[in-house]
Amino acid sequence: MRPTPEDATRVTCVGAGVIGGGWVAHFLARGYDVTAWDPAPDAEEKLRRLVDAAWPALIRLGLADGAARDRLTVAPTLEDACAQAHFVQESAPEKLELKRDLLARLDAAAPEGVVIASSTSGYPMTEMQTGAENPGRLLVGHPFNPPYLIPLVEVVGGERTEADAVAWASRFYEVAGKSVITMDRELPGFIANRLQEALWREALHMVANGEATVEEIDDSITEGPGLRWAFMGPCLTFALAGGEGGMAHMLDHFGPSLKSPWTRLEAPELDRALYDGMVEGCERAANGRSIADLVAERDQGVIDILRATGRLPGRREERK
Ligand SMILES: NC(=O)C1=CN([C@@H]2O[C@H](COP(=O)(O)OP(=O)(O)OC[C@H]3O[C@@H](n4cnc5c(N)ncnc54)[C@H](O)[C@@H]3O)[C@@H](O)[C@H]2O)C=CC1
Ligand SMILES: C[N+](C)(C)CC(=O)CC(=O)[O-]
Repeated sequence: MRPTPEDATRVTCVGAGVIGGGWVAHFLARGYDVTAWDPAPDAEEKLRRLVDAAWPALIRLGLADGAARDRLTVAPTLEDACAQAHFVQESAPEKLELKRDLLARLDAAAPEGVVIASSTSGYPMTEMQTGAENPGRLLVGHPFNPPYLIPLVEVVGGERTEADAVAWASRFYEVAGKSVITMDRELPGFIANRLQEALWREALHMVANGEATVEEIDDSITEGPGLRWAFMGPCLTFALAGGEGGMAHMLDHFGPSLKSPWTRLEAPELDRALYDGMVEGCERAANGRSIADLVAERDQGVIDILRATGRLPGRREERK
């Protein structure tokens, strides 16, 4: 049976890569018992390495009472992983058929009524819930990397998802310390990834055409708009571009620029040259720092920003 969001204490994470592992670290830090399952032979070793790497940042953020890494169990089968779950988070590879089959298996394995969320970056749940016996409890809970530090989760159901399941998941994520946007309709890419993708496509066009380097693109955000976006979104930020006249003056003043050819939203062809250009550009930008170095740097940066802007994730609410 589905517990109340406040009473849920046992989370199952299926798929334990970058995002599944990040979810595991988040739920452990918020004081949950976590069971993970992943079919890869080296999955447990990699998962524990990810959690260990994240833990110092989570300590700096503040752990919930009772939070401990030894509350993680890695189950031998998907069925074992789901047997006692109060909530299931699926984070398997972004392949539609795989997600469909996996969600149907999770639905067959999880206790009656328990909500099952997919971390998908963009598939609508309507397209993923087709094989499940009980599609009403399947929904999207889209996180941001790393889920143990970035607060946002976008929650949205599919055509056959029950409204109660969406409400349950939104409340559950809030209790678990996340910041939730509950969408009332499906949109490929949800909200944030549609925005990110627009920027990303333009960045790829600029690299493909030799118009800007990877380093210039990254600096243009971190030394520019990215500083504002950490605490004020693009709409309010641009309202300030209108001075005392706010958004109305901004639109009067800069509205005509919308007709200028500033963006090319169709994605560029990801051919070998662009692929290699992006990989080599990122290696240059890393300037000798390993992926582990960059993860540690990113984690510290996110914590500093959350602290500086008064938005440390809330500690888990007391259970009744
Ligand atoms: N990487 C990112 O920045 C983000 C990814 N996502 C979404 O999260 C999901 C997972 O992506 P990543 O963690 O990046 O991928 P990943 O490749 O790092 O991890 C995927 C994991 O799933 C496991 N796996 C393979 N087949 C499986 C199966 N049949 N059942 C269960 N697990 C299986 C793999 O062994 C691997 O450990 C995707 O849906 C992706 O779109 C969402 C937000 C951000
Ligand atoms: C790259 N990505 C599309 C998988 C990213 C996301 O889905 C969200 C994020 O972490 O930015």
